[in-house]
Amino acid sequence: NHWGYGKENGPSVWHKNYPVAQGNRQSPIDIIPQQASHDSSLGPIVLNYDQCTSINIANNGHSVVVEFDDSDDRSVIQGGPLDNPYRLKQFHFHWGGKGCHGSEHTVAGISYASELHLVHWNAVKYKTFGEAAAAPDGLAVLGIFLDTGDDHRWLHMITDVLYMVKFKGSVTDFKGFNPKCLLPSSLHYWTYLGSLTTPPLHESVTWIVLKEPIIVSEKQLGKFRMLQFTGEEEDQRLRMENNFRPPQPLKGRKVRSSN
Ligand SMILES: C[C@@H](NC(=O)c1ccc(Cl)c(S(N)(=O)=O)c1)c1ccccc1O
Ligand SMILES: [Zn+2]
Repeated sequence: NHWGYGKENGPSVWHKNYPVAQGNRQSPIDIIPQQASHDSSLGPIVLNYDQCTSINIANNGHSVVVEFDDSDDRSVIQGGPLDNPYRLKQFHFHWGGKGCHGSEHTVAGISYASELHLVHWNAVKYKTFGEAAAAPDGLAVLGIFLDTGDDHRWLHMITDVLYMVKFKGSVTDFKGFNPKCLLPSSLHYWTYLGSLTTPPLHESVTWIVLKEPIIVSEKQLGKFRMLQFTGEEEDQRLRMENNFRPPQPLKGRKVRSSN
């Protein structure tokens, strides 16, 4: 049976089909700020998203994903721990159930309500996203925590269309969205070498996790929870929530902190 986030197919059994789940650089992790080493050689993160071209928004049965045209270096992340620019491919979210937590990374044991992942790939060294996703320096993911409070002034652009991708396998046009509007004011970050947090769990990700969360309302988060893991034709109606992997062993890795 296909992997998921349920009792029978969830994170605790992914290792059966994906043995790398028990590898030495798995994600997410619990980030302990006091144990992160401050590295003054770590420059700032630079995001060039202004020419970015979102294409569509889809329900892939695991999360809601906004895909981008990555046929050129239109929208890239660079700087920080990265040796070259990485191209934006997609972004998606992980979230919890009613009121409970749903981030993947935790900070000194504390989890947030949700976590946004902006997935980029090393198009300088690799020809395709798939090839990069299997290479140790192939991907760079910008992780942004979502905390609850007031409405986020731009997140409604996404939550307003979620009803159109309620069921697994649904997709709808979603053009002209610039994810720069989802960034917090500070780009201070923690960085470490890790993996995809979903199968196939390749150990190919340079993680860049922003310290400052963005604030979204419980109402906006609730709209994510009306999505379904299941397809329209399936008789089982499984509400899409708690689609997060818990923190994995650090296995001696160093977490570095920008200033
Ligand atoms: C759920 C979705 N996963 C990704 O697309 C994904 C890709 C790269 C990264 Cl780096 C991450 S993550 N969470 O580490 O940022 C997630 C998925 C996985 C497998 C098959 C279909 C499918 O849709
Ligand atoms: Zn993710």
